[in-house]
Amino acid sequence: MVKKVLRTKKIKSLKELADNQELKTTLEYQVLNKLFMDDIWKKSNVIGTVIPFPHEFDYWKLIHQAFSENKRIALPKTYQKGVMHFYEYEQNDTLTPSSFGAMEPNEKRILNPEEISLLIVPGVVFNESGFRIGYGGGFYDRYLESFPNETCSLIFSTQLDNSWQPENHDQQVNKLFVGEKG
Ligand SMILES: Nc1nc2c(c(=O)[nH]1)N(C=O)[C@@H](CNc1ccc(C(=O)N[C@@H](CCC(=O)O)C(=O)O)cc1)CN2
Ligand SMILES: Nc1ncnc2c1ncn2[C@@H]1O[C@H](COP(=O)(O)OP(=O)(O)OP(=O)(O)O)[C@@H](O)[C@H]1O
Repeated sequence: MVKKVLRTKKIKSLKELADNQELKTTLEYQVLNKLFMDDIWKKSNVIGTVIPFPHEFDYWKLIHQAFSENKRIALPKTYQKGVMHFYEYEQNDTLTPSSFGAMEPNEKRILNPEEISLLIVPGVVFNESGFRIGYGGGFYDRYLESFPNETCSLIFSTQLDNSWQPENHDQQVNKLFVGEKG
């Protein structure tokens, strides 16, 4: 299936899952328990993530856990031409909506890629090798090209699909943590 059709189909599945908050929350804790037990979480002091849209994985749960373990949080701010930089987000900092609607941090303290120990990469569709389809901005494909540290994604099994062919510019994440109905 072509990327655009798959993206639309999987955004619809995510929105349907979000209509069942009880199930969504159960699956999120299933995923987070696996992540928090993993060495890639334990050894990472600076975690790159995003502020979620309602249909996305609730990254707030992870942000709260990170602060409770004295880890630092980096959030992206997007610019023109697919460029994105990460800035430090501290508890209670003000967030500002981008034109795309994603909440973004202030630009007080930039964190360069090498300062981010673990990047939690959002996305809509994933194949089992960790290749991903996002919202079509190409932001993470560009950022991951030269990102030197650990990467992973937190996903629901409904987002998995192996029927598409990754393109040359598509980037893989190192590890997938998948929540699935038991
Ligand atoms: N919560 C959250 N924040 C995030 C992301 C995300 O996936 N989730 N992003 C993950 O990357 C970045 C924002 N991603 C964006 C992706 C596309 C467009 C955009 O302008 N899209 C065009 C359509 C492009 C196309 O279909 O060809 C548009 O909406 O007009 C903007 C931002 C950073 N913040
Ligand atoms: N490394 C790159 N260099 C130049 N252009 C790129 C690169 N990566 C992606 N692009 C371009 O960006 C556009 C969007 O790519 P794609 O559809 O793969 O994004 P996506 O993975 O859905 O989005 P994102 O990475 O923001 O989540 C495409 O036109 C693609 O050619």
